[in-house]
Amino acid sequence: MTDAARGHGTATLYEASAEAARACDPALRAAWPGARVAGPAFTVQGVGGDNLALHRAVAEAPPGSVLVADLQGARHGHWGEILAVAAQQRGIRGLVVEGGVRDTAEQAELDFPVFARHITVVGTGKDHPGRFDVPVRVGDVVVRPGDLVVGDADGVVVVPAEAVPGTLDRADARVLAEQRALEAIRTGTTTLEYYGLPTGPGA
Ligand SMILES: O=C([O-])CC(=O)C(=O)O
Ligand SMILES: [Mg+2]
Repeated sequence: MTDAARGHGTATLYEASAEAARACDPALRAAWPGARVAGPAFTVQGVGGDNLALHRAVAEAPPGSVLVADLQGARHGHWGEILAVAAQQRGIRGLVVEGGVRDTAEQAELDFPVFARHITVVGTGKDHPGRFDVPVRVGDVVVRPGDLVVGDADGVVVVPAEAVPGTLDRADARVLAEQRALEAIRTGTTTLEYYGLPTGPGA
């Protein structure tokens, strides 16, 4: 399956979205270096400190989706190697969680992308089933089922489903424009010249 964001990075998508995209709190970040995810959100409303909702979500979410879970920022390791392997078996692309995760070295080895507020060893209960396919809040952003969720080294961006086609087309154009800028800069043009920026105080 092709990359749901055409390979574009979060910064490009954010800028190209014409203010439709929302940037998650920067404290919500990749749990291991190099993690990247892009796909439609499968939303999970759970209870902090309990991960039954995540175990259920892995069994319910459609292949190609990204789990987006609100666990209220709880400092528990709600997700780890076992759930990552289970998710990969079901074709789930990754996890964005308002809460904590663990087993991050193992998940890097698996190449399973995870974005979380905390990394912590503390375990969880398995009592609350949670709810799926409802709007959830992660990183101070409301995510609706089917919104495009993209995470990379710069953070997590959410593009509302209806804004995705226009955002991706403008992102393509933006990358071409930046390639032209980089060519000029590499041959000695200053960024001030290229962008026509003022050159000094009072200019
Ligand atoms: O205990 C859990 O369910 C979370 C975890 O560490 C794993 O998935 O490996
Ligand atoms: Mg574990």
